[in-house]
Amino acid sequence: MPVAVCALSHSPLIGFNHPAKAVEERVEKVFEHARGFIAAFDPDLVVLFAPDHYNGFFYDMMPPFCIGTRATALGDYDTPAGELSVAKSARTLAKDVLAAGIDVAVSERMYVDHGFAQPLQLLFGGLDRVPVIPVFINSVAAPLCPVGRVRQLGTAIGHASAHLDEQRVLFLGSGGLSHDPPVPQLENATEEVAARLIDGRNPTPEERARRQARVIASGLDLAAGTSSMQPINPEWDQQFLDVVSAGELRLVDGWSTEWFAEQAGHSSHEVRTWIAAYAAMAARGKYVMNYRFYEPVPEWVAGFAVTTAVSADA
Ligand SMILES: O=C(O)/C=C/c1cccc(O)c1O
Ligand SMILES: [Fe+2]
Repeated sequence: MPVAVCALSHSPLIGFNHPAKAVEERVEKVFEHARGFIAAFDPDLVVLFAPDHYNGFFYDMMPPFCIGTRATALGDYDTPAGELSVAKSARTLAKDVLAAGIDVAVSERMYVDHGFAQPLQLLFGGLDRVPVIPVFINSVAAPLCPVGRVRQLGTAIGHASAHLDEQRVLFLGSGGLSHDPPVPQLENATEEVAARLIDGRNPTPEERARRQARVIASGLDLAAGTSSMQPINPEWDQQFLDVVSAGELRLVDGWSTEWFAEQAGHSSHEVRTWIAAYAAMAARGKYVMNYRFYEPVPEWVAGFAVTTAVSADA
């Protein structure tokens, strides 16, 4: 039963902020390559690991992980809104992952944002083009679980995927790498912001527009060198890619959440989605990373990477 990985950064600023034309052209070619890889692999199931940014998950009930047995995208930053085509096997997967000792939450009404919607749009052309199991991994709302638990989640999902009816499973990771966009934190938040982080569902169109305008402007500031935001850290990003490429995933167990934030910004925790995707792949056997692209793109507030991997014996 063949398996494959595609892991990529997302940025809701793609299409809003424009880096140099050559950069946009390079990235479009990279997306074309990823689309070609996925089309050739022809998955009958995508297990999509992604974070949320206080659009679907809030502090009134913040699980470290959640498998959606149904899911709806909210359509932030002009990403598509609507139902994902969640595979029936999502329930079986959740049951098997729990049986393996990983305390994953389950949602029959999971709301997801650009973290899930953007890769589905860019790689498949829409939210409902392929059966998907959406797996939320908390990557912004402190306290975060130890990163080793994310690796174990990925491992459990990888093992469980071998027993599903679907034969060709693509593990898709969405997030990272180093970046520090202005996503608020509960610690030291004003009362008004804290209320939004605890239960900020259904913002008015004006509230959403204000938030998005602020983040879009932050990308332009970062590119112009006028930002107080933590810069992208290409060295850290390449080292992370080296670890994943070498299959040395157990190394992540020694990485603290503080170290991530210091080195690579608060949103670098989004590489948790990569760790889960690659750990799932590793659970199915040795893999080879057969494609690796990286470029820092400050306009998109992104250490921007796209990788794919196949089984070593494929
Ligand atoms: O949720 C937001 O408002 C912004 C999110 C963001 C910005 C830049 C890069 C990312 O990976 C993001 O998720
Ligand atoms: Fe993000």
